[in-house]
This record gives sequence, structure tokens and C-alpha cells, in this order.
Amino acid sequence: MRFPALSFWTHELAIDLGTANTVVYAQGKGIVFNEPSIVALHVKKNQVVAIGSEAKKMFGRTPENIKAIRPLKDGVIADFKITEELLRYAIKTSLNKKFGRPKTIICIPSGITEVEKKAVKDSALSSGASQVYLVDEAIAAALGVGLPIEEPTGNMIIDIGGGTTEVTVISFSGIVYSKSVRVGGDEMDNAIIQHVKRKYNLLIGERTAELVKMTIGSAYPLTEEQEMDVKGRDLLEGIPKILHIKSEEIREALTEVVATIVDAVKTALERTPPELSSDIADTGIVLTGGGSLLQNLDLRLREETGLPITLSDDPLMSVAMGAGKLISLPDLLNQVTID
Ligand SMILES: Nc1ncnc2c1ncn2[C@@H]1O[C@H](COP(=O)(O)OP(=O)(O)OP(=O)(O)O)[C@@H](O)[C@H]1O
Repeated sequence: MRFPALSFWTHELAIDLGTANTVVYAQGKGIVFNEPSIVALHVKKNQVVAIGSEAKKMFGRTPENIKAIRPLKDGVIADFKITEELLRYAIKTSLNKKFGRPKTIICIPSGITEVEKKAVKDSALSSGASQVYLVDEAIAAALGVGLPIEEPTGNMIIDIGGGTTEVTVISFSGIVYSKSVRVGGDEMDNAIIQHVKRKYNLLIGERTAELVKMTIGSAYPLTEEQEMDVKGRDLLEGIPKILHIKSEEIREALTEVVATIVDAVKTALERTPPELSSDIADTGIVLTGGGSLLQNLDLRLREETGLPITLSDDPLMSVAMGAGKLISLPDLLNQVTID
């Protein structure tokens, strides 16, 4: 499908349908929607109770008959119907009611299957989009962070999301190499939960684990190590308890996840064609996605690869911002749209 020039567009949306967060960019407005990819369902009535931020508040706090679901797991669509509900909500919330059905760019992970691609397209169409253009999220992220993707030079970008880490080499507007591993921010949270459970017999929730990761988590020693209190339920006594925990210990808990990310980057470097490798040696690697905010991950990657590592300015927005840029670059959009 040929993408029309901008003047033909009545209004346009670019959507980063992420495992952890869904972000929408609207032409002429910028980011208009940024909410967790979570839907709360009434199990017996099979009815949606809340979506996005409202649903996240319920995560781990719902009574038995209400379940908070993440319809996209590990970077793939685990629940088509619920994904459709999420997309519909994101599109409706982002729309200027005056206009009819928007043309929509949706960013998807590179590993997505044909069935999943069709499901995303169908969901968006039935959610109110008039036309849907699927774009690889690595291409969008690279554009979002300002990499010169159209040039015949090698650019490497690491996108650490909630469910996956994607290491991609882009040249001439195309993906030359891509390695995706199913670890990201969620797996870091899970590693913290397991560590606290194993070592202290304390059960903590996903939101608590995420807070610990964001506050004192790290991938490399900190100039000043940090500590914090963590609330959970003692598994032996069954009562609430507070644990004082240090950043060194959380770093230890994250060792395996961080090692998987480091390995993916090293594999990508080994498999990149030599000409492009030498470009990357000069320009370095760009790190983006929410998971890249883990403290000192850039330092760790610099030490492991010996290459310059640049942290993107706004890692949680880079995919949506890049897809937003594509709205006004119809030729490039035609080139990168996935059929
Ligand atoms: N300051 C921080 N430190 C560490 N991790 C963070 C921080 N801020 C956000 N994150 C993590 O970033 C992840 C979400 O990132 P992002 O929104 O880029 O993912 P996504 O695009 O939804 O996921 P995917 O790319 O897998 O589809 C979450 O796991 C979140 O906990």
C-alpha cells in the first residue's frame, strides 16, 4: 500500500504498542497518550473494568473476581481480544473527535508472527483506524533517537523494553541484523521478587519490585551505593514486614538478566558485517527503552564492549517519537512499512 503525502492526511496517529506501556503520538500535537499496557477484567462477567493507568493501580490489589491482565507479554500478543480493547482505548483517547477515522502507524517488535501482525492490524481497524501501517519498532526507535538511518552506515541500537531486549543494526533504512531476547524490565522485577523470597522469605509484589529496581537497581557499582526499605509479607509468619535492602544486593539479583542483555549485544557485534562493525566502532551504540534507565547499564556495556555507549534523551518515548516523525516522511514510511 502506498503511503499518501502528508497533505492527504486528515489526522494521523503513531502508536508504540509496548509490553509495558502504550504511547501515542498525534501529528501536530506530540505525545497525547502514555499509559501502562494493562487491562482489568471482571472474570465472571468477562467485562473490562479499567484500562491503562487505572488498571495498573489495581495490579496485585484486585479481589478474586477482578484480574489485571497484560495482554502483550514478552513482546508478543498473549491475548488478542484484550489487546484490541487496549488499542481501542488508546486510539479513542488520543483522537480529536472532529476528525473521523485516523490513519495509524503501529510499531511492532521484529519477532512478531504473521498471525500477530494481522491481529494488530485487525484490532486497530476495528478500533477506529482507517488504515494501518506496521513499522518495526527498532526502526522507529532509531529515528526517535536521531540516528541517520537512511545513510549507508551501520547504526546499532539496543532497545530494552518491558518484555524484550532488541539489539538491531540498521543501515540504508533497513535492518541488517537483529537479535531479540525475551528479557527486559519485567524479568528484572521478577529477579528481585525471587531474590527477596529466597533470601528473606519475604513476598513482595510486582509494583514493589519495579520500584526497588528503579530506585536502587544497577548494573555496575555506583559511586555511592544506596539503600531502601521494602514492604512485603513474611512467608513463614504470614504478617507484613519491612526489609532494609542495599543496592549491592539488588545488583547481585540482577546479574543474570544483565548478563543476558550483555551477551545479546556481544552476539550482535560478532554477527554484524565487518564494514558496518567498523562504523559502529566509530559511532558507538545507542541505548534506549525504559530498561536502559537501570543505573549504570551504559557503564557496564561500555566496559564489556569497549565501545562508546550513548543513552537516549527520552528512552520511554523514542519509539513513539520516531514513528511520529514517519508521519511527515511518506517516502521513508513506504520504505519501512512491513506488509
Ligand atoms: N528508572 C528506571 N529504571 C529501571 N527501569 C525502568 C525505569 N523506568 C522505567 N523502567 C522500566 O522500563 C520498562 C518499560 O519500558 P518501555 O516502556 O520502553 O517498554 P515497552 O516498549 O512497553 O516494552 P517492549 O519494548 O518489551 O514492548 C519497565 O520494565 C519499567 O519498569
